[in-house]
Amino acid sequence: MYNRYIPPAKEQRAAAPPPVSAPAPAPARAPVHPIPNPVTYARFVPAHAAGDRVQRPTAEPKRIVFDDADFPPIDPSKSKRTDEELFGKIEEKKEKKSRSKESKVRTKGDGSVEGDGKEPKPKKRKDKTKEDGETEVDVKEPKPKKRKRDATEQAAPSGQESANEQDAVDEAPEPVTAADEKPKSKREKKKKIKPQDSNLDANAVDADTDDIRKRHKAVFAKVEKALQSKNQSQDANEEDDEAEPEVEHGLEPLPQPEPVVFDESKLTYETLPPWLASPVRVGPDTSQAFTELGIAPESAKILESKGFKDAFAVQTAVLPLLMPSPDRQGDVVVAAPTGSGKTLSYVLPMVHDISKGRITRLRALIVLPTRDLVHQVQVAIEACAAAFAVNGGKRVKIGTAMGNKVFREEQSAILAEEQRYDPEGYEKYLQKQERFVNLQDSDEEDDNLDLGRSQPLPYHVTAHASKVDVLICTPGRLVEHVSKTPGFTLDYVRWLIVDEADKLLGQDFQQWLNIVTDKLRSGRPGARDFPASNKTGVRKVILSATMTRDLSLLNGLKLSRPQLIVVEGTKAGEQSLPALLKEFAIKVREPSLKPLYLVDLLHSKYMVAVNPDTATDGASVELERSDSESSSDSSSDPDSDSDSDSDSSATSSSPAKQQQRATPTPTLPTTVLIFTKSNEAALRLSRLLALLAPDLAPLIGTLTSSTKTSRRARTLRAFAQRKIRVLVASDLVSRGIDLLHLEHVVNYDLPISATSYVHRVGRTARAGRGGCAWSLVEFAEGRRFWREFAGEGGEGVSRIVRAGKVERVRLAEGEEEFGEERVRVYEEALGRLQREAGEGRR
Ligand SMILES: Nc1ncnc2c1ncn2[C@@H]1O[C@H](COP(=O)(O)OP(=O)(O)OP(=O)(O)O)[C@@H](O)[C@H]1O
Repeated sequence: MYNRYIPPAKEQRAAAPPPVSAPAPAPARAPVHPIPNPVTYARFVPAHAAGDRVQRPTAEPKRIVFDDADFPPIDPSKSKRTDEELFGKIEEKKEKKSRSKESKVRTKGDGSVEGDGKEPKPKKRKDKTKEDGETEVDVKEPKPKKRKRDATEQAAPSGQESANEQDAVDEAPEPVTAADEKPKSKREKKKKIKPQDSNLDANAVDADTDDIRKRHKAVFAKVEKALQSKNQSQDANEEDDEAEPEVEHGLEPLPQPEPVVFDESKLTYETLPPWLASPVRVGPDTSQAFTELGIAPESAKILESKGFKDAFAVQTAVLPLLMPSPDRQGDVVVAAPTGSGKTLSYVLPMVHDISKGRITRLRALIVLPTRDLVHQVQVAIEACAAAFAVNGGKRVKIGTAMGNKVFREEQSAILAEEQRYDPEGYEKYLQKQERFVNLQDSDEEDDNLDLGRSQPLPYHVTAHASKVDVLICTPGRLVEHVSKTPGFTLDYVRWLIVDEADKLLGQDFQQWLNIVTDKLRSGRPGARDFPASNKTGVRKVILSATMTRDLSLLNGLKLSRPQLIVVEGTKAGEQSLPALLKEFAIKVREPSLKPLYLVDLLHSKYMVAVNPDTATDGASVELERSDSESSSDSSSDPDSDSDSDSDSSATSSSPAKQQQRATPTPTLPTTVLIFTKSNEAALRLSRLLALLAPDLAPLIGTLTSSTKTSRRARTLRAFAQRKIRVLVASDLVSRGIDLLHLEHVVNYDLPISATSYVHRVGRTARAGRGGCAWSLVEFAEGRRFWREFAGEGGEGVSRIVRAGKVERVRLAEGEEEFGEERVRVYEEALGRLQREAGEGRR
């Protein structure tokens, strides 16, 4: 095996003189330990660096190194290459001969026997090698050889000629380029030369030499030529070496991709459709006379008499969009704070439009989430209906569908049946009737089989006619009428109002929206024409104080060219509180005594009238029970809630009743709405309050979703009359309810969300009046309250927009010390509550 080739240092190569100065000795260097084609290392030369000068191979495979024994002896006579290899040996012989002659001359001089040519060859070669350091460098250095090849390639023209020339160049410097074949020549040489050394005479050798010289003269010439090329190549490579750092390393900057420019601008609502992203904004203090907004003076006068003198901000923005106009008209979405007057903003244009018609047909649907709101809106529309029933205007008829009556009653209230002579229609009716009987005997069903509510007279048909122009309803009951009430049609409806929309869209309510919007899409031609304008179709008005920006919810409404109206201060996506609302937080250090904190608040200096008109309302209230709170009433009402309980419990024999009688006239110069987390909590707290604060007991009422509707209405009426001044409620009334002159809202239990907080505290500070909101905050709730509701503890935590800040309030110094006596009374009251609950269950 051969030694691994180690290339010399660059400086050494540079220092080495060009081998062209000693062309002849090169073959003689063959005995030097031969180096087969060494492992060559790929040098990366970028294409552009190589240019048109040198086409370098970018990589060469590692050569396989063979052992001498791997090669069979080659017959020189059959191989041109062998002859050529022999050329080196012959040249060596020639040289030896000439030296021999010199030696003979020298022998003659110094008496040495060297001139016989019998001196061992290795020694002679060794001496030669030592003498010729130049050659040694040449042999060991592979790079020049490589470069010679490169230079040759460069010099070669092209095609076959070039290839031939390349062959010649490769073969010529045999000791280097044909190193792998060298061992064969060596053996042959030994074979041939040995007899020469021993047997052949000088003449025979000369004859051979001349013969071979002739044959290889051309080859020798090529060797010279190749060595010259090698010299040139080396020069060229030296130039390359100088340029090496630039060219060979290929470290010039690679083409880089364009740097990514990150968008650091803040996210906006531009992903929303333009109508949502760019709402129509209106200042909260904007006000305008109704007459300027298209309301007839006569109507405006009546409105004024009912307390509506000028239009509120939201009304000034919405009315022009909804009143009859030849301009572009589309659907309207309204986001305005609680108590800002959203109801009137749609009621006025709607009633104005319907009053222009003659025939009573179902023209408007108003969908609301609770019965209390249905009732409240009914009252508002009644007031406006009167205002537009002037100058020959139609008095708009209003109906409700909220499930507070049996279904048939509700059907009769909204739809009239009349007999019309129609023999053909009667025949069809009989066929239907027959099919109906057949269906009852089979498993078949036919939902379209509508026989009507009553049997028609012979040769007559039952026709249905709407009794109302406007139907105010809860979604579930509306769906029932659409699917089950014969003759109930939405074909003539041209107003769809969805109030408290985020609530209604967020819940399924029997898929009401899909069912209703489907029905509103079809209709008879001309049935939805607006009499006072050239428009046709359904106007949709969607409202909430906490309007959703959730497109997936809004899409269900199938709005047409909508516009969003925002009362300024209500930033997009945020919930705004009334400007005159003041908020307070009271820390509850001992949650188990929380009812005592409430009692202290109700008795505190803070429970005063907020608005001037209520301040004159007398500081004391007569100890008078409202009709709604009579015990007889509650006993007859199985669904009655505990406000009656609290009152009925004050029987003549009970100590509470005795205490109540002994208590001086209660003083509560204001009204309070207390929110609890559930119906049950409201009932319990109401009763507990009555026990802990007997002076307030006659003023306490309860409002829960389990309370019978009629009873709820009575309680609200009593509250409006200030007969009840403390109303304990669950979240039932947190939305939309307009409690006249309510001044204080107390969050006894914190609401479940910021939206719920906005609706709860929005029961006060309505319609430009002042109001206060109080929150009892337990230690464990502190973090959530201040972040989620009060908006403290970091920017963007709360989405609630408010004029001021939530203030921390201490009810009294040492408030946490309620005293043993008070705690004992409290525990007694709890015990009593438990007993009453047990009795109630039995
Ligand atoms: N132009 C007006 N002039 C005087 N009072 C008005 C006017 N418009 C509305 N109001 C009164 O303002 C109060 C609040 O109105 P409304 O109930 O419509 O508020 P809202 O915006 O619907 O509130 P919520 O979001 O809580 O339902 C009502 O008592 C209503 O009678």
